[in-house]
Amino acid sequence: MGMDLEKIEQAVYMILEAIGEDPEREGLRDTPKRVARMYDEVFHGLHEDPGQHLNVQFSEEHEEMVIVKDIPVYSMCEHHLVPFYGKAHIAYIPRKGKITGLSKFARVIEGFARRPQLQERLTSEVADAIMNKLTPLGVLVVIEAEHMCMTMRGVKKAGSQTLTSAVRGIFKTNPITRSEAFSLIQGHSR
Ligand SMILES: Nc1nc2c(ncn2[C@@H]2O[C@H](COP(=O)(O)OP(=O)(O)OP(=O)(O)O)[C@@H](O)[C@H]2O)c(=O)[nH]1
Ligand SMILES: [Zn+2]
Repeated sequence: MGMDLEKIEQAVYMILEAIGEDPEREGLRDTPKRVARMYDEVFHGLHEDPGQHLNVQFSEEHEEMVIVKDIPVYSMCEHHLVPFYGKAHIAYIPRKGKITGLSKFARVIEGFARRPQLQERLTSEVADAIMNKLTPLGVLVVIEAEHMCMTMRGVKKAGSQTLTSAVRGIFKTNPITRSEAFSLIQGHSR
């Protein structure tokens, strides 16, 4: 099952009409097509299994914390279909040296971010995919993001940041390990 680009085009055409625009004027003539292509891109994650990127695994004797931080995230708020965007940070402790390529974490995030999303769900889905595929001792995912539905409309609180975290395994049971990860993530961000 793929994306119905023609249906998106028709819908965008109707929205333009409904807001009182003329969809046939020169500047708007290709807009329904452009928006359809854009949705195909930004919602592409609906048609993939992001966890599959973690099937690439290799072995390295390392049972210490690995942190990949400041990964750019762009997603679409499912309430208003406007972007929220920011940074993700991932910490994990491999079990028996089962590790993956560092870029794969960014690919997993992208797969879950390219959907109509909630920041909380995005954070949990990334953590759960890493737990399921790599079975690490633990994983911690932090996402900090600005929601355009809160800045350009509604309450209009520009610059407000939402922080979410998902904590699994040893990061849940061991407060020292958890605070070590949090301080490493916060220490150098921004
Ligand atoms: N928990 C959570 N809420 C979100 C997220 N993205 C947007 N929201 C919020 O979803 C809520 C939707 O509230 P509604 O009252 O149904 O919609 P609304 O009338 O447009 O709300 P306002 O934004 O307050 O004008 C808003 O408070 C948004 O700020 C998210 O990722 N997580
Ligand atoms: Zn919203």
